[in-house]
Amino acid sequence: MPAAIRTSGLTRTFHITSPMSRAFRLPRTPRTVEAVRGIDLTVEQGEILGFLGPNGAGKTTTLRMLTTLLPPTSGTATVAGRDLRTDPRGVRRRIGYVAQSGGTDPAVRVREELTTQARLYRLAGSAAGRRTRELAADLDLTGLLDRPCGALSGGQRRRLDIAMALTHDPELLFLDEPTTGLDPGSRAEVWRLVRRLRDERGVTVFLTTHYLDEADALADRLVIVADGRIAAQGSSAELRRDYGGSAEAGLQEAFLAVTGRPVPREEQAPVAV
Ligand SMILES: Nc1ncnc2c1ncn2[C@@H]1O[C@H](COP(=O)(O)OP(=O)(O)OP(=O)(O)O)[C@@H](O)[C@H]1O
Repeated sequence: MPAAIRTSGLTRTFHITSPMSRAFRLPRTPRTVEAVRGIDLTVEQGEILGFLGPNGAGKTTTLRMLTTLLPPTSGTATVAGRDLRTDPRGVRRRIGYVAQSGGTDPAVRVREELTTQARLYRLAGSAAGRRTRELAADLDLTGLLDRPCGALSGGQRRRLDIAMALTHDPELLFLDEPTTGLDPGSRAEVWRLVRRLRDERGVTVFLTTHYLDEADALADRLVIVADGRIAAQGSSAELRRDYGGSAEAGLQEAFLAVTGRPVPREEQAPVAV
């Protein structure tokens, strides 16, 4: 079975020219930021992969490259069986992406958002309506179809974001910090949904998160990035054993040992499972 994602030497460098140098007509010496420095990564089909790291480690930049939103500076990647550089449209057809900020308009009704999304994927008339009803039933949104998106709770809105990303039945789903800002009950609801998508539909899930408890509970395998490189990878138990000092150690200890940086306390929200 081919891997869902395979990257080799994936790299992204940004060159930044200070606006001050422009304003004062100073010589332009662009600063170089090596956001991602040669990532070799394999994600198996049907796997839930947790992509972790401190602020600025390169998580979002990697995710944006893998979803075709940002071209790599160098390196290669195959995503959902398609080459990222030569067939980005093929990649986009096979993946779903839920951005951290979501993508719904507060003034628009849930039904309209889902139907518009279906039309974007070239489903016409009754087929778009049918897909809307299917997704709503599947993601427990049927009772909310006539509500404006702005009237949904945080957890309901996240469910709608995920429903929209599933419109074209993707085999691979990218979630950027899917539970940031949600209360414990809504976080648990999103976790159950992600598990169900994998268990019942075989969807591969690539998720970035700041929450170690989320990574621990949800992901089959964790990849910790630091300074644009993969610093460690394995199951939660393996990381705790190999870096945390013992199998009883918390993921916090392992994360600290790998990255040299603790996860800020406010980012470790409790959750009811
Ligand atoms: N468009 C850009 N232009 C310049 N530098 C950028 C750009 N995007 C990201 N960077 C820099 O690249 C590095 C990695 O950023 P990235 O957003 O990928 O990190 P992250 O791990 O997602 O961080 P966070 O957890 O804070 O979201 C950072 O130093 C960031 O400032």
